[in-house]
Amino acid sequence: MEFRGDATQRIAMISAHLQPSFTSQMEGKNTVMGRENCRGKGGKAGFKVAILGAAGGIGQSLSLLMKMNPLVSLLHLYDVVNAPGVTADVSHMDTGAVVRGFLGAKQLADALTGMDLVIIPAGVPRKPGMTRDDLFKINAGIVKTLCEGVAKCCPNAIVNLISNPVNSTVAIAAEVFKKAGTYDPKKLLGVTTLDVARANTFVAEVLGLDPREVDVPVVGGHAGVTILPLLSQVKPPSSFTPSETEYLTNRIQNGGTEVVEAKAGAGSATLSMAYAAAKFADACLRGLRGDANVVECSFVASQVTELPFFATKVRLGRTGAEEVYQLGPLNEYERVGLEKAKEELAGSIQKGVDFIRK
Ligand SMILES: NC(=O)c1ccc[n+]([C@@H]2O[C@H](COP(=O)([O-])OP(=O)(O)OC[C@H]3O[C@@H](n4cnc5c(N)ncnc54)[C@H](O)[C@@H]3O)[C@@H](O)[C@H]2O)c1
Ligand SMILES: O=C(O)C[C@H](O)C(=O)O
Repeated sequence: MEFRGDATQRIAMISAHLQPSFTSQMEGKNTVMGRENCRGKGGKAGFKVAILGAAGGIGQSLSLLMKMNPLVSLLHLYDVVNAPGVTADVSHMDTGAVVRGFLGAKQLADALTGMDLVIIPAGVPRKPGMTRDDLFKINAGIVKTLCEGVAKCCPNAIVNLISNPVNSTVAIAAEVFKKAGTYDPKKLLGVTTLDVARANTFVAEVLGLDPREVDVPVVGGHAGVTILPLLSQVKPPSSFTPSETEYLTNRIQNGGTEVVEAKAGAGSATLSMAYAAAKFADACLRGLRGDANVVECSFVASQVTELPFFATKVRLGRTGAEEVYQLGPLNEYERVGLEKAKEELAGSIQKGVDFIRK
């Protein structure tokens, strides 16, 4: 986006992009957010990204990280509380993205219109003793409402769904988009990147390697035994004793609970999740740009198993998840784990489907 013409034109163009309440506050004062003679920002080409739940534990850090991403030209921060504060704060970072804030249901449409990528961490987190499924009764409705907004205002956007329980909320989103007639399975991506980050970290610890040099495929879903690390496919090629395999699989499957218990009621993973979500969002944007060989794990519509959704490696391109990779060779431990994962996933997916269809 280029701001051209004389200063008045440029200010008018910037004003048109400010959140209505900001503009209304400035109406008649011929200033933009209290500044006079504000020269048009030399906007450059880039992608438009919205974060829904931007004032939350994940959302605030994710907003900061996305503001730093040079592929982002416009960043919309939406929440039902505190959006103006987070927006004002992040907007002072001297990086390229223009930041706008949107507060409450009345401004959801403005937050979403024109977006290329919508990242959704909106919803409540776990407390100790809870499962991710315990969040369903609150988060299902939140995800439904936000996805209805996506279907109406930016039906072609890629959606990165973080809100738990991901094993059900992705199915909810798919049903909402199907009802709206906008469903594109390549563009609905459940974010399981934190499981991969944990797997790389824990495996690197055992092998004595730099986690940046380790790549562990994690398939299935995002809860307990549905999280299945494929240690037999680790890069660099490595072998593990049975006890190492058991330790690593359990630790990766319970990584979320490890943080929930350590935070002792103050929530769940936020900082590592923001890191993982920003990494996955960057991959989506590089795919949209047309970069080759952009491959990440994600919980997507899939024919890899008999289930309608499953996490595997996917290749991200201009139209979203353009290729869903197969599981590859599994050892006996992983084959047993796969059956356990599918058994639990089937019920979680159906719970999400039923929430919309019934
Ligand atoms: N996929 C993953 O790997 C992963 C990792 C960590 C957390 N999570 C999930 O992410 C979600 C958010 O976690 P958190 O720690 O950031 O929680 P949080 O409570 O700190 O933040 C949630 C934010 O969502 C906002 N919100 C609530 N209802 C909303 C609505 N209708 N529209 C827009 N925003 C709304 C809240 O105001 C809040 O700012 C939880 O469901 C958590 O379980 C997923
Ligand atoms: O564990 C949680 O509740 C949050 C998230 O799903 C995680 O894996 O950290």
